[in-house]
Amino acid sequence: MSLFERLKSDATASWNAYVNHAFVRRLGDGTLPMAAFRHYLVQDYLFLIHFARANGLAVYKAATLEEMRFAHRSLKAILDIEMDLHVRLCGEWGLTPAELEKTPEHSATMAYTRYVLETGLRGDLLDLHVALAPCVLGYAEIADSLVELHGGIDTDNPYAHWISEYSGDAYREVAASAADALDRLAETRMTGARYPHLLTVFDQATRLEVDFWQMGLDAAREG
Ligand SMILES: Cc1ncc(CO)c(N)n1
Repeated sequence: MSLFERLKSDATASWNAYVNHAFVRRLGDGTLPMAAFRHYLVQDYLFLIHFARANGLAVYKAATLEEMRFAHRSLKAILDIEMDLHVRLCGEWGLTPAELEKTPEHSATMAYTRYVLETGLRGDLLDLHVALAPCVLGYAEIADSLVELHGGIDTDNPYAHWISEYSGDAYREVAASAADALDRLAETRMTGARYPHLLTVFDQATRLEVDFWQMGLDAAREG
């Protein structure tokens, strides 16, 4: 069993709360209030800035050139590919990247991103990759299961862009190589004694993903 599969099955309650969150279900059937999605996407842009930093930290924490190249590719994928979606969609709402960057961070954004960075600063590359795993692997799984559930991408769904970005080949490749990287790191760094802490990190990061979806839904309720 891959390390990702093992962590997921030991954190089932949190994982299910994340991948089956009401935000996800309503994104999938197109009933998510646009205010919730907008709030989420702007915060997600801020999230990605710090996620890029976390991958920069992974470059620094790398012990081999292969690990360094992997972290560098992930960093580039965030800056050059994933953030483009946010810039494009936010641009349609009249928001420029400069305005996005100036938006105040919500505490859910701050909590999640700083938790990942702190975990990586305190621990080694395996701790850091376990903290990053719910993000990359979770979004790929979520988008894939939405496509499967709805038998493809409904172009009338206002969130079709989001679903197609995260279910597309480029993102699927990023996710597959993240799962691989986790297994390669585990080969040299995993011990039985480390596992309980790694599971705590994975579970905590997953619960912070749940809070991130909830932040989006709550914004629509307040607005
Ligand atoms: C909160 C969050 N988790 C995961 C991803 C996937 O990169 C994202 N963009 N945002």
